[in-house]
Amino acid sequence: MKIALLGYGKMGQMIEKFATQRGHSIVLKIGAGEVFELDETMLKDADMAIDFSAPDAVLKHIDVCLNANVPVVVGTTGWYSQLQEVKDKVMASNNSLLYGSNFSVGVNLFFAANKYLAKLMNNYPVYDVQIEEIHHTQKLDSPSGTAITIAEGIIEEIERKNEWVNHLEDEIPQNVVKPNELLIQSLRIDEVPGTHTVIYSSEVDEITFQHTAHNRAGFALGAVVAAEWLENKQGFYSVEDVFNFK
Ligand SMILES: NC(=O)C1=CN([C@@H]2O[C@H](COP(=O)(O)OP(=O)(O)OC[C@H]3O[C@@H](n4cnc5c(N)ncnc54)[C@H](OP(=O)(O)O)[C@@H]3O)[C@@H](O)[C@H]2O)C=CC1
Ligand SMILES: O=C(O)C1=N[C@H](C(=O)O)C[C@H](O)C1
Repeated sequence: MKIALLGYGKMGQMIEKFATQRGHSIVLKIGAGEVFELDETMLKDADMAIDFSAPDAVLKHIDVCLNANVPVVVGTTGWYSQLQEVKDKVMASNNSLLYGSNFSVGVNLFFAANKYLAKLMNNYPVYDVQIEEIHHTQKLDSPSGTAITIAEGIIEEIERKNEWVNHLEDEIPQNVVKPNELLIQSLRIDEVPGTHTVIYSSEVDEITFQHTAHNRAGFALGAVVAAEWLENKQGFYSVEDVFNFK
């Protein structure tokens, strides 16, 4: 495939490495040096776009891809409040888009296991649950997209929780989180690639369930695999459709 990389930072550069190893070529890099503003003509040679840019750039990138009829894999996080609107546009344009808060195999296994554990925990109200996510200090969005997906999995299964709330580590006043709320605590530390922990605690014990990314390779390889999966498909998809752990 001829791939346009929308965003050529930490992720874009690693995706280039895996994509070329797997026989694809990179025909455009947005965010590399002076090339910053995407328009439709720039996508004329691309079979596929992969967006790992920034929350304030991604929606425009998606619009340009749809107008140019170029399928797009979206790894950028921080835009999910617009998800339904984007889905409607994709369906109306008969185009294709696949998004995911996290493309690594490990995290997608974690998502599936998280839902199973939450289903068991629904019957044990003595346990409260919270999520902690730790990322590098350059991260722009909070909570992480991955933490939002984990929270949605828990809220789907545990009747006593119906919305998530986000606080940074050092701004959680006592008793501010209501019983129906699922706390996502965000910490920003040095170069951490991404650590997500689900903590169930009762008066007598605690269960912690954790995924730690050692580096970004799993995310990058997963994004290329997702692009290969999306080729020749039409519609609106998520990374769950690629892994399909049921
Ligand atoms: N779904 C997943 O599996 C993963 C998702 N992510 C998400 O991917 C995104 C990118 O992460 P990462 O690579 O670490 O970030 P970086 O900051 O390292 O790279 C971002 C890239 O996007 C470019 N960019 C920023 N703003 C704009 C803009 N307005 N228009 C065009 N290009 C822009 C930057 O250019 P410049 O350097 O010139 O500013 C840079 O090339 C984040 O949203 C992150 O949360 C990250 C890892 C895994
Ligand atoms: O910004 C990052 O780095 C990451 N972002 C994604 C997220 O918001 O969940 C995925 C991964 O955790 C790394």
